[in-house]
Amino acid sequence: MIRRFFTYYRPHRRLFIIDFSCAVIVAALELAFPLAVQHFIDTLLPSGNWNAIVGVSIGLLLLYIVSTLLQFIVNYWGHKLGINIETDMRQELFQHVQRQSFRFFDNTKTGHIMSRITNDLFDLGELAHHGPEDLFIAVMTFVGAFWIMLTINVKLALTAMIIAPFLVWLISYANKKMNAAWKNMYSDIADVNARVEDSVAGVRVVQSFTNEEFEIERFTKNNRKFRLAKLAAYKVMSFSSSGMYMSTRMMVLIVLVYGAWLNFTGNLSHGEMVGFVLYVNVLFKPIDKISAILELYPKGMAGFKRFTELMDQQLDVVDKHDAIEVPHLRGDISFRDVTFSYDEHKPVLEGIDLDIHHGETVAFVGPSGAGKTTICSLIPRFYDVSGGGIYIDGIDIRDITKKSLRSQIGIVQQDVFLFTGTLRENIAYGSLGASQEEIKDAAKRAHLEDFIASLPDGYETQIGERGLKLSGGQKQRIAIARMFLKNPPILILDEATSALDTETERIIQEALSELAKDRTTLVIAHRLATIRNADRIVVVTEDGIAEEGSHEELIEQDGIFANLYKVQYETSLSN
Ligand SMILES: Nc1ncnc2c1ncn2[C@@H]1O[C@H](COP(=O)(O)OP(=O)(O)OP(=O)(O)O)[C@@H](O)[C@H]1O
Repeated sequence: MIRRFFTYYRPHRRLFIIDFSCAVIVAALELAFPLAVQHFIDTLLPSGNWNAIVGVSIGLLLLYIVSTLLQFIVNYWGHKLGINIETDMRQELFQHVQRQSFRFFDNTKTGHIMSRITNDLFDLGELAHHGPEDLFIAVMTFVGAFWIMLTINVKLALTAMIIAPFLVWLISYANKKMNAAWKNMYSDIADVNARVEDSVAGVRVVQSFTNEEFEIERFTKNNRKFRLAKLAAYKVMSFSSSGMYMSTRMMVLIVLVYGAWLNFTGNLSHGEMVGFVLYVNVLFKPIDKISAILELYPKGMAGFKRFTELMDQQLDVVDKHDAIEVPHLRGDISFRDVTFSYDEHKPVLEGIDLDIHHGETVAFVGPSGAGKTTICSLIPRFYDVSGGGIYIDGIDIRDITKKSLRSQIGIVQQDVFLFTGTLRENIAYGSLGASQEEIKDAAKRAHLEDFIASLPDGYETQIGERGLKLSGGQKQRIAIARMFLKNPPILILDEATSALDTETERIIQEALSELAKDRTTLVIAHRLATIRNADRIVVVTEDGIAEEGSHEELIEQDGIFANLYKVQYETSLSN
């Protein structure tokens, strides 16, 4: 894990070397100052040489200035290094999440993903900056100070170290406890995020059921759990920092008492005594640093572990190494003995054989949950088939790059997702490089022109989050305009016209009919009246494809479709 962490330093090697070298020089200077003070007291003071005192003081002043400048570099460039690494990791994680398949998003809460990309990485930057640098300097200062203390007085130095075993125990105990505590904290804040995301995204459902109190209660539970996890972490942290404080003060006390004794007995000069006490103070710094790392390391590493967990998540729909680009598909689609299941236990589709010809409009109907949407999701490889194969123009879709396959399939869903931005940007999402003229043409063909003309800002009108300011019909027409821009040979319309009033539906049907011209079109429909003109209707049931044929043929067959049609027709009459 640590080795993997260090690989993130590679692109910032230069920054690391500058920061690290400056930090080492600062630490070395820290070690030199007490020696100068000892020399001051033991040699310069008794000599009464004022010029030498002024000379040494100027020397010290210069060293302080150099040290201050170096500290600035360490602080600024060191943090820059940390921020760079944190940003790289965030970037890498976002790219990895973007490449994940639908299956990943089916199984992962949005709030958890958000948490990993934001919160979890906050402490990593600090760890990246302070971790290796502080640890190295702490060890170097500790060893250096202790070595100098040994040269001043061996007995006193060894006695001062009596508390060392306690310190070692404290460090390892706190490290273990804090690892667990921060891990819990991160997973609990991810739950809090998931809860917020759920209740904000679903606020209309919450309020329509007047379940605000229930949501608040659920949030309170998560929030309290997070509070307890954070408190537990701080409890261990407080225990360890108090323990550190106590042990370092004990060290001073031991040095003062034993040092005084050695001084009385003529084994330690005044200067050595002062120098020694100063070195004990130098020794505190690495101990303090280790205590800080002790806080930072488990925190950062808990975040890094969560980062690697997500980074190691296998991508399950990937391009083969020899996948081909297919810039112009005709749109002949064949399903050959296709089997598919979302999880291993329950197959949703079994033995599906189906041929859809270029330019044909095929409608899928059947009971809810039969697998109509699933069949259509397999064509753009949102999921890969578990058995059999799907071929477009005779090529297995697993042999085609995802990018070129998907760039030739357009999907209009009932729930149209609009991005925060302008109307123009939202239409242009269908083809990012589209010109203003092309956008206007697409809007016209999607029957959006009059609506856009009625807006004061026209194409530059801002659309609120998820397009809340637009009606369902307007959103659908934006989705259709996107498709005109994208201009794919294969089109999937997923219940695109349900939940609309008759007039809007007529306008959208017109736009869709134009869109479907010369394209292979798959329509998933519930209202059978809307698919009368389909070239073929495929009836999907839980047992697979039950019937196939034109509207008239299926009515004549008097099977499942004819029954469904009768029920819907009678219901619409009775309404
Ligand atoms: N992402 C998913 N993960 C696991 N199971 C799923 C997922 N999506 C659908 N299913 C299951 O697969 C089966 C087929 O669902 P699908 O959405 O394809 O049916 P459908 O015929 O389109 O239904 P509807 O007409 O209600 O939209 C259902 O039993 C459903 O519970």
